[in-house]
Amino acid sequence: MMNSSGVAVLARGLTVVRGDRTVLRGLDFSVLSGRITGLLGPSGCGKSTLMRAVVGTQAKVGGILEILGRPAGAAELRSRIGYVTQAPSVYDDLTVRQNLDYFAAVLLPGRRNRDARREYVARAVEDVDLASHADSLAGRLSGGQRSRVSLAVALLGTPEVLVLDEPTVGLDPVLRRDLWDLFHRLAGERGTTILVSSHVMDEAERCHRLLLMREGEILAEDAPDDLRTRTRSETVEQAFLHLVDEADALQESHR
Ligand SMILES: Nc1ncnc2c1ncn2[C@@H]1O[C@H](COP(=O)(O)OP(=O)(O)OP(=O)(O)O)[C@@H](O)[C@H]1O
Repeated sequence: MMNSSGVAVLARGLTVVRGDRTVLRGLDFSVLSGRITGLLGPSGCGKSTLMRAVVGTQAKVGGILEILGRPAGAAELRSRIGYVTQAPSVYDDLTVRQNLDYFAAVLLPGRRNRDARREYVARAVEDVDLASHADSLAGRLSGGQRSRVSLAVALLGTPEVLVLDEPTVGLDPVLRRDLWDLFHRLAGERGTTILVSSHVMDEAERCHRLLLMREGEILAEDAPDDLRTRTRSETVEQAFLHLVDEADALQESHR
C-alpha cells in the first residue's frame, strides 16, 4: 500500500550501539514506497543491524526511524512488515505446507479465518514456486528451497514492507534470477516496498534505488543509473569503489 508521502522508511540521525561500539553512525536515508531498495556494502558494515532496527528487533537504537509513518518497533507494524533473516527460520520436522499453516495460524488465529489462512498459504507456496514440494519435510529440502520457505512465511498476510537479509546467498544463478523476478512482481503488482541487502554488487543493477554503506555510514543513496552517471563509472561496483576512494581522500584531508 502506498504511503501518502511515498516514503515507507525514514531515518534521521539513526544510530545503533552494539556492545561498546557504535555500529550505525547518524544515518539519514529514506526508502520509497513500492520500490526495491538495495542495501549494499561489505561484510560487517552494518546492513543486518540496519534491517533489525527497521523491523524493530534491534536494541539501543537512537535518532528517528519511522516505518509507514510509525516509530520502528510499534506493535501495529508487526503484521505490516515481513522479515527474512539470513538463517532460514523453518521447522525441519514439518512439511512446507505445515510450516506455513503454523505461521498463518499465528498471524490469523481462529476458526473463522480458516479460509483466509488457506488462501494465504496457497498463494505463498505459489509465490516462491514450491508447489511441487509443498508436502516435503523442510529438513529434506536443499538450502535454497529452505530459504524460499522462509520467504513464503514472510509473504503470508501480504506485508506492505518486506525486509530481506541477503536472500540470494548460496543460490544458483537461475534461482537468483527467479527470486529477483518475484521481488519485481511483488513491488510492481502488489506495491510492496522491498529493502533487500546484498554484498554482491551485480544485484545492485536489479534495484530501483540503492543505499551504499560502508563502516556504519551511508556513502550514497541513489538510483543505479544516476550513481553510475554521477561517478562516471560503468558499473555500480566501480561507482562504489570511486565513492570509497573519495571518502578516504576527504578523511585524509581532514587529518
Ligand atoms: N553483539 C555485538 N557486539 C558488538 N559488535 C557487534 C555485535 N554484533 C555485531 N557487531 C558488529 O556490528 C557490525 C555490523 O554488523 P552487521 O551484522 O550489521 O554487518 P553486516 O553488514 O550485516 O555484515 P554481513 O554482510 O557479514 O552480514 C560488525 O562490525 C559487527 O562486528
